[in-house]
Amino acid sequence: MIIGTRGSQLALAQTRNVANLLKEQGVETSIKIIKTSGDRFTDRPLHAVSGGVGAFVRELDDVMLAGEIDIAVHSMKDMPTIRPQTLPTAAVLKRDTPFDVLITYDGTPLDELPEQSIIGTSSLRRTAQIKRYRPDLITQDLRGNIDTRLRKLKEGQYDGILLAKAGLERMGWEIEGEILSPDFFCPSPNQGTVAIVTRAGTEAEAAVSMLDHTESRIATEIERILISELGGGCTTPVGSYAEITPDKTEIHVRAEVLSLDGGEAVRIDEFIPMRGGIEKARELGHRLVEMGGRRLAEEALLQISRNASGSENSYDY
Ligand SMILES: NCc1[nH]cc(CCC(=O)O)c1CC(=O)O
Repeated sequence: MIIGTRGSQLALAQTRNVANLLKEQGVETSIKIIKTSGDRFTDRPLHAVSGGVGAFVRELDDVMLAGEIDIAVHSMKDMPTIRPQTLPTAAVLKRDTPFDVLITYDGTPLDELPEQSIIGTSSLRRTAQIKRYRPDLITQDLRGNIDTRLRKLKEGQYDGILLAKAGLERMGWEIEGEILSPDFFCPSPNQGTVAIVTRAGTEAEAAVSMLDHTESRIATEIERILISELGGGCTTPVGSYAEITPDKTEIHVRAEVLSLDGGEAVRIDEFIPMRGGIEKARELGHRLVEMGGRRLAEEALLQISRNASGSENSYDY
């Protein structure tokens, strides 16, 4: 079976891990690197690339539908909500660390950074959250793969950068960083989770489904439901995080919508029962709308579309 992947170091690390997990199940695979348009246009912010991050996923879908690959490995947070029915997510892997991490040039923690320190991130959500938490800091766009971003920090272009902790973990890099609390930095929906796509009804689907982790599948689904009513194409600053309690009877849900400048935010933070959790998450999603979440999302979308065109349907840049 052939596993298709983007060529970034992170995508390759994730894919090699899946190849190993499948090998443990007695399934031999080979890896094929697919170059996507998102990888080609690395000079512009991702929300200005047609289709946003979702474009990476769609291009791998096309290659899979054409029969060139059997399995595709994705960072689940980059997957658009609406998926082709013939390409099921056969497995959601056990989640890695879902939180963001701040890596500073000289190890200074967030609360001690001097005013006007420059923080690099290309994520609208992280930008809004950092502006909300420390309005005195300056955010600057930072694109590129994780290795590129770390190089730019080392070169002194930024005082600190924000990344998903999971990315560092998967690369096996032991880099000192400050894990940011989901109380202030609610992660992107599905951050830290790898999902595997196959064609429906194939041998690959059966093999991959052995890797599915039920709790991670539930948590990631809840996260998507919480923000599904917001509209705004979901290109807006939105966080959503569901954590199943150790006794597995409840789910701690947090979700947040911010204005682009972080000046306004609405959030929910509740425990819901595991049983009937999907319905309860839908109710909370409605509540987020009523609290002003949809207005914030639509305003953000308008502001973004004034600056860029064509982005849609992906959560985090
Ligand atoms: N938006 C790009 C992206 N997609 C997934 C990850 C990290 C790994 C993950 O969250 O699964 C990253 C990098 C980042 O946000 O720092």
